[in-house]
Amino acid sequence: MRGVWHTERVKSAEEELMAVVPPGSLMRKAAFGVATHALRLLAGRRRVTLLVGAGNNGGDALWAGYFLRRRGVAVSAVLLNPAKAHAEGLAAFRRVGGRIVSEVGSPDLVIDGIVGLSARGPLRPQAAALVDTVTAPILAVDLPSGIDPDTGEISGPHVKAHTTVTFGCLKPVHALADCGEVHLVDIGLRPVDPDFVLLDREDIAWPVPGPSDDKYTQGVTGVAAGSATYPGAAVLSTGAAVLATSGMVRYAGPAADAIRARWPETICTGSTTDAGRVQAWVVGPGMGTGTSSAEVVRFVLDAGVPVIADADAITLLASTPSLWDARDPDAALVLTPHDREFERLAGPVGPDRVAAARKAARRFNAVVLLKGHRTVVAAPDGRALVNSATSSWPATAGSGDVLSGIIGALLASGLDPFLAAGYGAYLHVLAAELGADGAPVPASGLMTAIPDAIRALRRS
Ligand SMILES: NC(=O)C1=CN([C@@H]2O[C@H](COP(=O)(O)OP(=O)(O)OC[C@H]3O[C@@H](n4cnc5c(N)ncnc54)[C@H](O)[C@@H]3O)[C@@H](O)[C@H]2O)[C@@H](O)CC1
Ligand SMILES: [K+]
Repeated sequence: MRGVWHTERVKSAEEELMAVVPPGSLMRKAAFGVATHALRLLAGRRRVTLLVGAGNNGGDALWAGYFLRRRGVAVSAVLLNPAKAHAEGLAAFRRVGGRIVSEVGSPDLVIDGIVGLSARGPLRPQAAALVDTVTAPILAVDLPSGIDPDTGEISGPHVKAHTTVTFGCLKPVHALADCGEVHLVDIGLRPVDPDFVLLDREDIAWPVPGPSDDKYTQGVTGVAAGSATYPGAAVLSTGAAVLATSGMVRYAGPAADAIRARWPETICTGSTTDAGRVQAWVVGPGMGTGTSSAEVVRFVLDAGVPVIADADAITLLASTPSLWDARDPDAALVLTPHDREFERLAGPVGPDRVAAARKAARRFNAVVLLKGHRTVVAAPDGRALVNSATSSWPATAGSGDVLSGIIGALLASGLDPFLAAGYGAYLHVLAAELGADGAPVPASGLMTAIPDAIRALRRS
């Protein structure tokens, strides 16, 4: 599990460290790391241009230029604000024959030291015009300039980095925006209590049956989804639950015939009221937003077991506040909105997706999984994680129905709802990757890749 820290906390950790190490040593460590990665990217080629802003980020770039010069690389620097360029860095760079130029030229690699942690807003016009002329791959120092360090928001011109070399710890921009390949250089910073985390394969302990488990003890998942118009959503959600863990899946709703035909192992009924006992409910996919669907939502919220509410169930919760009254306050609720559903429920997401999900999680006393290329999961107790898609293959119709079934099965197994949502998001991306294998994958293919994804997770 990799931690991510907001810039304010990184800066105070850096200040504490700077007080006890020789002056300038952190910057030189950081810059040496940048130079090492630059040499790797250059792979024997020899021309580098530095883009140097007015702060310490520019200082890092100049010191990296110094180390590269010492390795025989031809390094030029464009100073965006010559009067404010980092004095020691500039002197060192000049000492080893670094050239100051006014244009990018045609280098093999560009190093972006325009702005780092203290930046706010997009690139200013002069920097934007300069970046526009770059055709070489860009190595960003700390973060791609022009992207908000704390939210990853892109609101105008910014650097598109091939690689980002950052220092000490990850910041939100690295989890929430495209920074290319991200490399972390150890500068001795050891912050604690991250603001949020990124899940890695080795963090995921997928629930598997023990020697004494039977079909009931692994947790029975109930799925209330689908309609005469959208039986497919029910097939996908139920199928995902069948494949994800559960000893048994019960389906309740109008798509029972379609479910029986595709998933003969499920127990199907026409209504939630005669579905029998379950350990978690999935509610919402393709069910519609009519009065009978609202009654289904009311029923499952009152059932005293964890619920994952997706799609139409979220729309109903947003439009019918009285449904919340049915909720058993002790039973976990996971909400899985995309941005429009989130807006219906809690107002616009805004630029800070983690903060938005966290706020909604507290407000609704629910785990909120905010879908996106970077999916955010927040718990009412303040925990948050971000899961990045490795491609856009999961962005396909019906993909959310599959996710709901996976999370439902994990909830039924008794997993902490925050982890159930996080593991679900992770497995969903992995299943899309394996199902796609380089070509578009429909949601049904994503669903059938679930066993392969679980195997891959358990092998690693
Ligand atoms: N503090 C430390 O201990 C360390 C800091 N390091 C480097 O220092 C950086 C932070 O340096 P600073 O705090 O000096 O600030 P930055 O280098 O991030 O930039 C601040 C400067 O950029 C200008 N600026 C702000 N937004 C801008 C925009 N949108 N477009 C153009 N210019 C803009 C500001 O006027 C200010 O002069 C880190 O990102 C990292 O690269 C590293 O050397 C490691 C050690
Ligand atoms: K930068």
